[in-house]
Amino acid sequence: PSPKNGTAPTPLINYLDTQYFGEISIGSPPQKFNVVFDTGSSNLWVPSQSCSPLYTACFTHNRYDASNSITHVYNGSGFSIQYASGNVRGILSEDVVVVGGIPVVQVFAEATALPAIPFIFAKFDGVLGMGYPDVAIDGITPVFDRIMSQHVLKQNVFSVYYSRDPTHIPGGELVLGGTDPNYHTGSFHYMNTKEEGKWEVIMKGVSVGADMLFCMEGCSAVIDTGSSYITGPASSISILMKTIGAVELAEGGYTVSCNLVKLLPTVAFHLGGQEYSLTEEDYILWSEFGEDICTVTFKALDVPPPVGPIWILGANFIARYYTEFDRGNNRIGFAQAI
Ligand SMILES: CCc1nc(N)nc(N)c1-c1ccc2c(c1)N(CCCOC)[C@H](c1ccccc1)CC2
Repeated sequence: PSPKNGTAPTPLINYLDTQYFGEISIGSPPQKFNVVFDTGSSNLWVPSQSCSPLYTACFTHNRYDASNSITHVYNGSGFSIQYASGNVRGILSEDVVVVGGIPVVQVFAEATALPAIPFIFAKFDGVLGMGYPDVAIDGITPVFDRIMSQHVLKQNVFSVYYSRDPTHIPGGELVLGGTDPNYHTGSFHYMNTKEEGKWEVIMKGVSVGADMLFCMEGCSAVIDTGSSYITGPASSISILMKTIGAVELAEGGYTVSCNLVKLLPTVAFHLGGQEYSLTEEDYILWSEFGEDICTVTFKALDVPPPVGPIWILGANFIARYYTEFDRGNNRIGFAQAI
C-alpha cells in the first residue's frame, strides 16, 4: 500500500524526555516491536527468541521468533554493533519489515547478546538505524534506502519531532517522505552534511551566554536521534559545567540545584549560519522524583580521532529544533519545534 500523499507518519512514545521510540512490525503474521529511529546508526536489530533468558534485557523485551514467521529467510551471519552507551551482538535474518505502513524485505539482526547495562534501562525493544548505508555494519542496505528505492515517497527525506513534555500525546513523530507542519513553525534553515555518509555537519562554535567558548576553529557535530543528550569533548564539557555551576555525578552525569535553574545561561550552537540556542529550560531535566536534583542534559564523551573530536546533538536538541534529514540533497534542515 503506497503511503497517502507520499508521506508516512509514525507516532513516537516519549519516555521521560530521554527515550523516544515507535512501533514497527517484522514477519508474517506481524510481530510488533518498539524501536528507536536512530540517525546515529544504520542497522536494524531486535531481540531474538533465541537470546538466552540469562540475558535479562532479552527476557524483558519483545523477541523476534523466526519459526513463527512464514516470510522469514535464514541468513545466520554474525553481527555486532557498538553504541556510545553499549554494544549488541546477534545473527542476521531476513524478513518483511513494515515501517509507517510501508513493507520492505529487510536484512536485520536478531540480538542474542544484550548486555543488562544499559539495555535493562531501554523502554524500547530494538533500534532501526536511519543513518547512511556507508556506515552500515556488514554492508547491509538500511531500511530507509529500501523504502526510497520503492519510489513511494514524495521526497527522499524524513523528519523527526520529539516532544519536550512527557504528558504530550504523541510523544513525537517520524515522518517518512516529508515534514509535519503541525510540529514546526517558521522556515527551515539548511546545512549540508560534512561528507557523504553521515548525518554530521560542520559546527562553527559553541557559545555560553554572550561568549563563544568552544569550537571556535570549527568542529564536527552529529545530529543523533538515538542519543538522549548533547555530548561534547570532556575538556569543553567540564568548562561548560563549571561555568553553569553543575556538579558531576559518579557515572559522568551532571546536576544542578533546581532553584538555580532560572539563573543558568543560554547555550548556543552555531550551525550553517544560524545560532541554535538552548535555554536552561531546554537543557535541564526536572527530577522525576520531585526532589531538588535537576539533571543537566550535557555529557562528556571523547570520540577518538579521526572520527572525533565531535559534538553529538541528541534528543534534547531535536526536541527544540524540528529536524528534516534530507537524503536527496545530503543536507539537514532545522525549524523551531512547536
Ligand atoms: C538507540 C541506540 C543508540 N544510538 C545512538 N546513536 N547512540 C546511543 N547511545 C544509543 C543507545 C544505546 C543504548 C541505550 C540508549 C541509546 N538509550 C537512550 C535512548 C535514546 O532514545 C532517543 C537508553 C539509555 C538509558 C540510560 C542510560 C543510557 C542510555 C537505553 C540504552
